[in-house]
Amino acid sequence: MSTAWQRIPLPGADVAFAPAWLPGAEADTLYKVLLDEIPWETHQLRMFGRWVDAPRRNAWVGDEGTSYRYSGNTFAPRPWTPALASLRDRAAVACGTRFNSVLANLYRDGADSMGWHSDDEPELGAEPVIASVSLGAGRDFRFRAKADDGETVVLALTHGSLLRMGEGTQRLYKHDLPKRLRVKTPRINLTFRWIAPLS
Ligand SMILES: O=C(O)CCC(=O)C(=O)O
Ligand SMILES: [Fe+2]
Repeated sequence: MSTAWQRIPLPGADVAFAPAWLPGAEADTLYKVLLDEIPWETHQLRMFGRWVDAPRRNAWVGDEGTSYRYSGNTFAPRPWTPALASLRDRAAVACGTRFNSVLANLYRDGADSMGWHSDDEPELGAEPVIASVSLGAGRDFRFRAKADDGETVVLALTHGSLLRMGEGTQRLYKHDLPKRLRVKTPRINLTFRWIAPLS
């Protein structure tokens, strides 16, 4: 495991990338285990007043009480699997924080995607630290400032990599995962989060 961080130059945001975070053989095994072990489902999104299938598969996993509201839905958490719990703890150490939930994303091929958004729901708190682990096919991930139509920063998220999105990232920037039709194989992404229990 190599947490050699590269800083991503985004003014006002603390973003760092560790491309070879997981050793290759371990990343290969985790990819297979998680593909099999995570209870993948198709979530529905509210789009222009209609419910549509999200262009990917998902699972919301977390501690009890970490319900997550997202795009017109409320998800109750699925329980931690052994592989996810172990990865959560290692990502927390690497990122210097704690996590109690993870949104797992499965992009079946390059036609699956995620649109522009910030992870800025109230239950994530004002300045969340989010850890994003990538397994499988490499995909481009993009940042764009919310304030203006400034340049888009593209980051290639590789097999076994860890992206740490810290202070300022969600407040100042949006991100997306665009379609890449030349990609023919799946990618798993895990975004570990801390959800404040709402009282
Ligand atoms: O798949 C990715 O790398 C991005 C996922 C993401 O932005 C999210 O789950 O909020
Ligand atoms: Fe996100």
